[in-house]
Amino acid sequence: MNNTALLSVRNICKQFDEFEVLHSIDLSVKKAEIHAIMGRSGVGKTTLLKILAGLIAADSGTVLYQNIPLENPDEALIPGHEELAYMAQDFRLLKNRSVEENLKDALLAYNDNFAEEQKTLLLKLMRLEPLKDKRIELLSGGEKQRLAIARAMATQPEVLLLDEPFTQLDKSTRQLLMDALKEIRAELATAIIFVTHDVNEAFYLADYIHILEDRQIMQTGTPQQIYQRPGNARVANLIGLFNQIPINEINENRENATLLMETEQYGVWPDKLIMLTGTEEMDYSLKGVVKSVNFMGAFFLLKVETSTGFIFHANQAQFSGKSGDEVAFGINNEDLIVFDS
Ligand SMILES: Nc1ncnc2c1ncn2[C@@H]1O[C@H](COP(=O)(O)OP(=O)(O)OP(=O)(O)O)[C@@H](O)[C@H]1O
Repeated sequence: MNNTALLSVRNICKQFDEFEVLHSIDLSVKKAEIHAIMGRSGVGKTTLLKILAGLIAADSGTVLYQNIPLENPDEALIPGHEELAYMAQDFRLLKNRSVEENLKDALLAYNDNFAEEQKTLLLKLMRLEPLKDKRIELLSGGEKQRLAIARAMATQPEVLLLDEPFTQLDKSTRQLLMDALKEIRAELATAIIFVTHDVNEAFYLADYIHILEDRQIMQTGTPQQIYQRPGNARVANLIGLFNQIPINEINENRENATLLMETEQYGVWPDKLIMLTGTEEMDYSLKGVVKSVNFMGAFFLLKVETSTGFIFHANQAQFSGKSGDEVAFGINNEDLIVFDS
């Protein structure tokens, strides 16, 4: 089972009115894997998640659960699939009821013993025990979010599909929820697919990230793969503060530096620019003038003007320079990111 796809879509296309939102999407998730679907607002993330959940129909293509095509939601009595739980952005909780009652409601179809066990487990996993008698109206946004996930998990789905599960949460609640989801995966081997536009959430939680851009999955990879080798500048700009550097800004210093070519584009992450203090020779180098020095907590972020634009440098040391300073940076061969033009 472990090597076969639990849930997958093949060649999915979807348009609303005359506007095509998704074009030829393939995606595949195995048991106990966590996948993030990342992309800009309005790019089609929710639409794809709903198609995966069997809640809306694609115009063409197939959704497969354990290699069996899912029933078309337009024809099914109840759209969806019992092994797939979907949590919408608006949570859908029962008003005027307590946390515990909301969980019991999600377990109505099950026998008392199973329902009781599940309720106890989920209250614990989602840190809801102290709140179990509290009415929904009195819960904070983060508490409601945890309860919504607990309700989605109530029936022990094989796949949990979460649409923006961490929006409006403060950092510590977000952390708690992300860790709770990791615990759910570890304890119950649930596969999780979540939608986000936040790279930190995707990096922290996901085994694989799918970048949705311009109607297609532009890149799929582990967080490290996507960071170290973004497929193109659009992906790089989506996941962070990326420096695109024109070829004529970069000096090749060493014999082993790969030859730069006009047919390629180059870039580097701010933390991979090494500030040169003397005459050290590195594979590549570039120069500029500091425009601003910004304290970011764990590092200083320098905005530097080059002859053709601005770049950013993340400096881990106690940077003592100031605006107007002339600076030089080195880049190691393996840190220079290369794209085809
Ligand atoms: N039922 C619908 N009818 C018409 N257009 C729709 C419908 N649902 C979504 N759209 C459009 O499809 C596009 C993709 O919407 P979707 O909600 O999937 O994007 P998203 O990436 O999840 O956005 P966000 O991050 O803002 O939630 C948008 O332009 C949206 O307006």
